[in-house]
Amino acid sequence: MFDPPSFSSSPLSAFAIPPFPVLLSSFFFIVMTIILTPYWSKGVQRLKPASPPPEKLRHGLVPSAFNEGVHAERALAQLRGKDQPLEKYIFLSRLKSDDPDLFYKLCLENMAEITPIIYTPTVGDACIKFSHIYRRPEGLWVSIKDKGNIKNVLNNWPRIDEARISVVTDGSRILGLGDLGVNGMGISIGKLSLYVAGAGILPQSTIPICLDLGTNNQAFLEDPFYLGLRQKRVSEQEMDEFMDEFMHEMTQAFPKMMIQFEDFSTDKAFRYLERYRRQYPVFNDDIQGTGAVVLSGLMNAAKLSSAASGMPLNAHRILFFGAGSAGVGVATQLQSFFTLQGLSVEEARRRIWLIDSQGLVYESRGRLAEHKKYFARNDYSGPPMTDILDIIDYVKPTALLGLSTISGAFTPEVLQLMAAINPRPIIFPLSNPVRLSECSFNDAVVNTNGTVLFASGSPFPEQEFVGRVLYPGQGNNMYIFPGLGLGAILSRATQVTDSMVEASSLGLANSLTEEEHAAGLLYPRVERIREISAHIAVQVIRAAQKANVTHSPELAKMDDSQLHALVKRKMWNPSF
Ligand SMILES: NC(=O)C1=CN([C@@H]2O[C@H](COP(=O)(O)OP(=O)(O)OC[C@H]3O[C@@H](n4cnc5c(N)ncnc54)[C@H](OP(=O)(O)O)[C@@H]3O)[C@@H](O)[C@H]2O)C=CC1
Ligand SMILES: CC(=O)C(=O)O
Ligand SMILES: [Mg+2]
Repeated sequence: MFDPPSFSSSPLSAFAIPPFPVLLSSFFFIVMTIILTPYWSKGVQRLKPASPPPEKLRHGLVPSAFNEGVHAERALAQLRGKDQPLEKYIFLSRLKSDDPDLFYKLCLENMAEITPIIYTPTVGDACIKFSHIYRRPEGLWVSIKDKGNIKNVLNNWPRIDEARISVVTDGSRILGLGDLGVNGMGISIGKLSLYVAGAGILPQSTIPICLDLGTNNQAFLEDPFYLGLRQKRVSEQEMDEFMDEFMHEMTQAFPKMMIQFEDFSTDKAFRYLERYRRQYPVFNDDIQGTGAVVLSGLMNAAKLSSAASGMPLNAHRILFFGAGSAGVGVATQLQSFFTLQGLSVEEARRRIWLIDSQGLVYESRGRLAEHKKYFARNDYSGPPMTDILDIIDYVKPTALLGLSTISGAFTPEVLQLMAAINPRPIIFPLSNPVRLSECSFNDAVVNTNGTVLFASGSPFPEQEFVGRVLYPGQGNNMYIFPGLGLGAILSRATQVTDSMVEASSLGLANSLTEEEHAAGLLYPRVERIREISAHIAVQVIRAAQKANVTHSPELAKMDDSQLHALVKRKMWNPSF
């Protein structure tokens, strides 16, 4: 060991003239102190002592010419070098676990390119193959075998105090792909990546959850790689008991948690939303998030169509092709909005027609599933009307919405008929993923002579038509849930009320810029998702305050601009 160097050991050394290097450094120190004192006193960030470099940048642990900016470009080049969307998905999934900052930086800077990989359509393929491409654990798995012991499973989550948002699926209806059992975990993961990228939710405060209650997917039950229980889905009663315990334990383990139900098959989607929505902060994305996003797109489409027809939104006639959780969820949201626009509840209900797999839904048709009864027509009692062309001819809809999972259902004849009865037909093929879309953007443009007002669930490329570029909208609940969730957790909402969902929809509708309006867009550009989410979150917080379901008195004292600034400050940003 060695002693620290000393200039002199003499007791008089303090008074001796120091050597030249010491004089020079003292002079330098005094000059720098005089120059920098005002900055220090103002606490200027860049003059604070630097924090130690992150582990990944410590000297010797990275190559000498390593540079973060170039590395981000390198990662993007690696991504683009992959041919298959699923390979890109696997690459990004790996990147997210190795280097979340870089993953989210790439997402934020390339939203339009990366969203279709981590979300629809590619996430659909990833879910189908989830048990085959599985690499490492991500998220929380709770199975029917854990019944009676769910508390202990939840308590195994490593960052229990930080948990704020969870997306929970039972895998029983993933996108339009049917029962995918525990492979549905991919959808919880994908939605939460969008929460982080789109609304700046802290990555470590998100928990993807997949409930394993069996699967009725026979091919999966026979697949040796399948990651779930080898049994058929449990009975309704057994699932209800499981869900009651799960929801109770979730709020015990994670008291600040907001829960998003995702891709439960339709009967369960309605049942569990109704069962828990007044007890816990929970919403169903397929029913409510979809309702909100479609209402928003329709409001903007109605403005554009009224330039040609002069028709207000509440005079529109909306025909739904598909009467499941999404179709009925959207119908409910539209009906509620029509009443705000001055229609009576009955008048609003009569603006809506549903088609299911048996054709037009009407009361005297026979036994109807519970969720279809409210919108069943009582003004038709003839023989079943099963042909979509006949139904369009009968209803004369101004808007045709597809939430059916039936690829290509909006044939050229359907599109041409819609164009024949409307100067600007509103056509939204909303089924996911893209291969289940009721029609493509190109078909819609060509068969309506470019007059269509279009939004689809999964993205389509823009089209050139007679020298103009036409842009498809993406009517996907991904525009809603990040901002809705952010607003709910910041306000510490005890419930997600209808008014909060509606506020998210109106917030989205009025967030288009002049440029976006001028380009004929129905939804804002996805690159602005953070801005949109902040705007939506403010509206959601205000609605939660009005509904008296918040635990955040300090937010109530802020004006809108202070609240908006706070929401933006709370957003996490990758530190790459
Ligand atoms: N864009 C977005 O943001 C969202 C899109 N979706 C998409 O919507 C689709 C439907 O979801 P969801 O409502 O939960 O699913 P469901 O399975 O509950 O609903 C499908 C509906 O389509 C009907 N249908 C099936 N086949 C036909 C047919 N040949 N002709 C007419 N109708 C038919 C069904 O009829 P029946 O009732 O008789 O079985 C049912 O009413 C999915 O593809 C999903 O990805 C969902 C949520 C959000
Ligand atoms: C987008 C979505 O939630 C769905 O297709 O189910
Ligand atoms: Mg969904």
